[in-house]
Amino acid sequence: MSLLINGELRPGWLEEETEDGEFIRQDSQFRSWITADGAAGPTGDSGFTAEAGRYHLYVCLACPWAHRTLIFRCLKGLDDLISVSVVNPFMLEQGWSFHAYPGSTEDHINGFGYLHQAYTLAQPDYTGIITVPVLWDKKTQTIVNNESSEIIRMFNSAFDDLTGNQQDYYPLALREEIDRINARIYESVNNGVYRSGFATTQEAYERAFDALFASLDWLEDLLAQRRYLAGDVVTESDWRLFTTLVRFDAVYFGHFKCNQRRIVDYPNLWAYTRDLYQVPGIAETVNMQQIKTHYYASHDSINPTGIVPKGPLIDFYAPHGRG
Ligand SMILES: N[C@@H](CCC(=O)N[C@@H](CS)C(=O)NCC(=O)O)C(=O)O
Repeated sequence: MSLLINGELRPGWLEEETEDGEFIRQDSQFRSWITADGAAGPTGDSGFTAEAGRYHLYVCLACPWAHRTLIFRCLKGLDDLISVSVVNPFMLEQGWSFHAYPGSTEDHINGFGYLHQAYTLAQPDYTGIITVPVLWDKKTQTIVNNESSEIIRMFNSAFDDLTGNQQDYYPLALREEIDRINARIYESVNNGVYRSGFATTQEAYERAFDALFASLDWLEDLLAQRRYLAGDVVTESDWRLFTTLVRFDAVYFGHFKCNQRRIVDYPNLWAYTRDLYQVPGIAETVNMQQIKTHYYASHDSINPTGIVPKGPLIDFYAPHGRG
């Protein structure tokens, strides 16, 4: 594990915790937006015009946040416009690396051995953790944005004129509902599994655990009434939830001690997970081997032996019956 302090690599974790052992996620620091005309987005600088071949994504296939961006790249037909490099799933002394590993790649753009080199090229005095995903601008040699929730919003609309893909996962009429659902899911599910797994006191763990399973019960009921979270159409909220659900039984249930129930024990949530998994192109974004290896082999405070479990067997291709 490592982080950068004024551009210098240091060992250790910068993940903070409260006095009673609760895990706190750091805010992402690069917050500019790619837009159709290069105008500034809600935050950051202007000048990042949507162009074919200009931008590059650095991802880890194990990371649920990076996974969102790969899903949107696929759904919005951006594969030929935005290139990708995949880090090695082991997050060790110098953080994310491009060491060879099945399903990972070299850094095709900058030839870096480690992702921290992208951070210090973008900002030589960067202080913070080195996270994926990173959206890189080849033209100005900088990081546009390293916040997945914003990268998927850009991918949702900024390139529409170039691709002709007008599919909208954040439609105006549903934004309030999507924002409301996202807020609860982020807090108690997407980040909730980490709050459970990285808690350092019993109380903090139980608080995260209880909130997580209360939300999964709420989602189970919601999905009895609706095919998707916001109604009849797939939206951003579904994809944000999906990347946690697809990892749940293989990783969060055991490694993060989220073990009240598995996703396969919830009839609606489980069928819904399969429904999304079976959307064309999505299965190819899920690499279960890298997912398990990353978590079980990178968090030595939780799993000191680094042994990666062989199971469970999960059939994401079973018919979902939600049509
Ligand atoms: N807010 C960020 C979070 C990204 C994040 O935490 N990624 C993890 C991998 S799952 C990471 O790179 N962690 C590096 C570290 O903790 O040092 C986002 O959603 O883009």
